[in-house]
Formats: sequence, structure tokens, C-alpha cells
Amino acid sequence: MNTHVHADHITGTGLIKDMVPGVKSVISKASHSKADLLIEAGDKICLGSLFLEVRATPGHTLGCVTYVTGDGLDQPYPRMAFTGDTLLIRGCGRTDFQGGSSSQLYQSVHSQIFTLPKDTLVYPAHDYKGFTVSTVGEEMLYNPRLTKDEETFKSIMENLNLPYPKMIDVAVPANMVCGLQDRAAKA
Ligand SMILES: N[C@@H](CCC(=O)N[C@@H](CSS)C(=O)NCC(=O)O)C(=O)O
Repeated sequence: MNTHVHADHITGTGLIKDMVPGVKSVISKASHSKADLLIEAGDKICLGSLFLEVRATPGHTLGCVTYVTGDGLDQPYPRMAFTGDTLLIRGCGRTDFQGGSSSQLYQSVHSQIFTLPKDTLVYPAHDYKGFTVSTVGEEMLYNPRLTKDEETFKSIMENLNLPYPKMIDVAVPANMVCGLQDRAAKA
């Protein structure tokens, strides 16, 4: 289940599909990408007794989603949010790439993630600070970017000065894109 279409996320999909026959890939419709299952906000993806709800969280890319586990009433585990590159621990995804928007990211986090119960565990896709898990409540209190008002947030994002990844403008080869589809069907 991909949260967005950046190469550092989707590239593993083809390998997983080769290693585990029958695996179906998932990505949002809004990412304008290819996968076995195209999902959108409000969809529920069932995995046995667990389900993951899809929340649209654009901003890092146009098609970013966050996957949130069900309400857990009959589940022994806490609620979890898999935020991809939208909300990182004490940070967030950069918004200076194709389809990025700091305003959208701010709205996404505040309306779709910070409205979850405070004890929801937050599992992002990257961590640059030595953490592996946070909670919604912690990020609402300590996230140095998203605790600010929207204008301050936008200014922070405009001045991150992160290095521009060397490969970002390289076209994704067709065989890599096909990794998101059912390879058996293409053979
Ligand atoms: N080179 C730096 C930053 C790597 C980077 O740009 N990470 C992205 C996610 S992968 S597109 C990002 O959104 N970063 C946000 C941030 O605040 O760093 C490194 O490797 O540390």
C-alpha cells in the first residue's frame, strides 16, 4: 500500500509482487499512477479483522494519502496512522516538488490527522531524527512546523533549503511503473 508516487516509495512494489505471488498494489487515484487497486478518501481496505481507512492528505504530493486503522473497539492494538511523507515526527514532508503545496499540507495535517484521537500512533515513512513512532497528541504539541499558524508554516517551508535530489527529474522507466501493476497480467 503506497502513500504516494515518489520513486523512493513505489520502487519496492514490483519486488514485493515478484516475491509474493498474488499481492495487489494500492495507490490513490489522485496520484494519477497505476496499481491493482486505486483508492480514494473514505475507502476502507479490509485485511482480515483489521481495516484501514483512507484519508486524503495532499501537500507533499497531490495524491498523498494517510492510512488509519479502524476504531479498535474490538481490537487489541491502538489506533495507528501511516502518514507517509505528510506528517513526519517533529517535521513534515517537503512541499517544493511536483504537486507540492505547503498550504495544502498544512490543511491536510490539521483537518485529517490532528483531528484523530490524541493517542493515535503516528508511523511516518521517513525519520531523520532517530525516532520511529510518535502520537497525534505529541505532534500537536511539539511539531516545530505544524504547531505554527499557516503563514508561519508556509514561510518555514519556503526556507528549508533542502538539497534538490539529483534523480528527481529523471523519468521513471516503464518497467518500474509496471511494477505497480499485476505483472502476471503483463507477462
Ligand atoms: N537530503 C535530506 C532530505 C531528504 C528529503 O528531502 N526528504 C524528503 C522526503 S523524501 S522526498 C522530505 O520531505 N524531507 C522533509 C525534511 O524536512 O527533511 C536528508 O536525507 O536528510
